[in-house]
Amino acid sequence: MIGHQAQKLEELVSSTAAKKSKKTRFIAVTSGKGGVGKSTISSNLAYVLSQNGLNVGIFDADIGLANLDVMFNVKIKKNILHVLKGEASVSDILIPITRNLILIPGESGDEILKYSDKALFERFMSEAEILDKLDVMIIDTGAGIGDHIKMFIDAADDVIVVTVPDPAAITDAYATIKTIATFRDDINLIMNQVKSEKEAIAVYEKIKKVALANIGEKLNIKLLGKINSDIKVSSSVKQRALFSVMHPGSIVHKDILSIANAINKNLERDVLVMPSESGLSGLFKRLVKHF
Ligand SMILES: Nc1ncnc2c1ncn2[C@@H]1O[C@H](COP(=O)(O)OP(=O)(O)OP(=O)(O)O)[C@@H](O)[C@H]1O
Repeated sequence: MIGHQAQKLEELVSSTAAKKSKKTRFIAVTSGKGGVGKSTISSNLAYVLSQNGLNVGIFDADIGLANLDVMFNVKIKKNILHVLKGEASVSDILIPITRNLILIPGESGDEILKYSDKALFERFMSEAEILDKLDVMIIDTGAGIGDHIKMFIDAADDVIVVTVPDPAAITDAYATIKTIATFRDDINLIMNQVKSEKEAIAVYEKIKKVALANIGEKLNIKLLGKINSDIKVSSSVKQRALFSVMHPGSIVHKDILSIANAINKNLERDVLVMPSESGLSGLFKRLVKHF
């Protein structure tokens, strides 16, 4: 049974890879603790990347606690749960946010937990060709490190761990990094709600030092960027608007822009370096390992 599923997925990989000319970059955004700004960052980052001219998808994979519809102030009729139940196709549930940004809505109730992770992947991925035109797909995972989150993180091209500089959040971020390090060496960090770049670098250096000493020298933890603590962020969230739209002159918008630029640079470099392993076909290949 497992072999058959793997074979089906492999067939899907080769047919999708053959048809595809463009590579989609999958970026998983995760955190140790909840409430550190993962969804706020994912949504503003997706928006800014799309404004840079990229075709962007954002997948609300925060199973059971999906809230990106609130971030983008859109009404959702059907979501990933309907796809899992066979009541909708992936294309039925896509919500256009801007001309080149689409939301793939998640489920905020707990019914989705009845469906196995395997079913989620099979049904979703079997229709994922529709997402071929995307340059980037941001996957907003839940907090913590449950099995489905691990699968997303393992399969993604890049993983971003978001944390804030309070000790409890740092401890949880470190625990998440330790788990991720059991299956991948490259981890990006975003320090959210800091007072300054200096504070972000100081916390990052501390995490890196402990991680290298205890997890291993092979681990490559990079500071992707920081976002200042700013009331404009929380007030935008309350108004169901993106701070990058509401406050384009703010430091926090500049912070997101510089994170988007760093991602853009990675996109250009890695597409040149290893085209066969990036994008949708690469994601499929990595997912196949789990079946
Ligand atoms: N840089 C910031 N400055 C001020 N407030 C912020 C900042 N980033 C996030 N917040 C606030 O923190 C709260 C939590 O943010 P968000 O919902 O994005 O976190 P999360 O990690 O996605 O949470 P969950 O795990 O529950 O999905 C929100 O009210 C948001 O406005």
